[in-house]
Amino acid sequence: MSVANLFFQQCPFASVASLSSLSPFSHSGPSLRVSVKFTVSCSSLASPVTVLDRNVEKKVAERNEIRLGLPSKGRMASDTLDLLKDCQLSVRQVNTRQYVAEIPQLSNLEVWFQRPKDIVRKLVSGDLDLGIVGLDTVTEYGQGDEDLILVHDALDYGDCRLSLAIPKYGIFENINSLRELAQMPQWTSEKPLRVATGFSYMARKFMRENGLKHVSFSTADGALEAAPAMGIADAIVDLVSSGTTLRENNLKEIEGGVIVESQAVLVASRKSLIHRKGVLDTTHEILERLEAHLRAIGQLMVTANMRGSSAEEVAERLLSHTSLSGLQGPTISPVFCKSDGRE
Ligand SMILES: Nc1ncnc2c1ncn2[C@@H]1O[C@H](COP(=O)(O)OP(=O)(O)OP(=O)(O)O)[C@@H](O)[C@H]1O
Ligand SMILES: O=P(O)(O)OC[C@H]1O[C@H](OP(=O)(O)OP(=O)(O)O)[C@H](O)[C@@H]1O
Repeated sequence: MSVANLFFQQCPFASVASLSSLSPFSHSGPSLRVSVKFTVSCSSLASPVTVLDRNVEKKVAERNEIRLGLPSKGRMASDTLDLLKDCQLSVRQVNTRQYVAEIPQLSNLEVWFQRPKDIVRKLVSGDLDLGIVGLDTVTEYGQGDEDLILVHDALDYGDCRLSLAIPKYGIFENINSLRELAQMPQWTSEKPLRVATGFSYMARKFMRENGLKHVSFSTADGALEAAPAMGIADAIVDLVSSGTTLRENNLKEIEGGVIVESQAVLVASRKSLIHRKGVLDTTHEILERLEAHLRAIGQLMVTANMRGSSAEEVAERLLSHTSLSGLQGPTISPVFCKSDGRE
């Protein structure tokens, strides 16, 4: 059985863990007062799990504490802390220049703040057990290492895509798909398509798999969109979210040119899950909280008092309104008045 399947067997996810809104209402009528609870569901979040499977036996370092890597700065940093806070997992950091912190709700766990790419590297080397980063980063720096397991692959923030983009002008003016790009006669072994990217592993793999034979790569740490205009590259492979940077640099995405759709994910080291004491339970705990929080987005639980002659009559009235009847129907319980002990 895979480790991820084991998680799901052990973890029947909580349905609704947080109450987003309380909205009492009343109804005047016969004597009985009952409290009515019902849930209204607007959306739920699927969470498929991907298991990268190969038997890699690596030494688990000699330490007892469990280590979770979180982005130290950049786009993912504050959203990651916000997500954990929403899951009632508060990260306690003594000061912002300190790279280690704790989450009081998770015993024996150390949080290490690291750059996203280093989180992936340290998961692979066994210096971290768990991490939260973008899927793009795991794929690029994990390079298919099957010790990395995506425990949750849709944390619902950090959305972007890794895309191939080309100029809107010149020889690319009428090129609108990857197939058309691959078929351009210009690319030869002497004069390959020059691609600038910070994602060489994924870009190379993508080009190979899509039949672009004559390609050369250059790399840079930022402002890649300037490379075509500077004459350094013909195309770029970079992250896109709003598309503004591409537009402002006269570049366009093309059909079939998306390499990966990314968002924040929770990653674990397989060897840690299997060999390090407590990692499986801690992962289970984090996963349950994440799932409960993500599933609760868009769901409401409403508690209200209603008058009625019986619980059945109140239920009937509620069930006749589809917008009030909730997922499975209302939960109804009697209210016992303090003054005379009557319902
Ligand atoms: N428009 C975007 N551009 C870049 N990254 C984005 C964007 N939208 C979401 N992301 C996510 O944020 C992550 C990058 O964050 P950021 O660039 O701040 O950190 P970084 O990896 O440390 O970058 P660098 O080391 O290049 O400074 C990406 O890996 C991606 O998952
Ligand atoms: O589609 P958009 O919303 O315009 O976002 C895409 C841009 O954001 C990122 O750059 P970032 O701002 O991180 O700066 P960088 O170029 O220094 O990496 C990415 O590398 C793109 O350049």
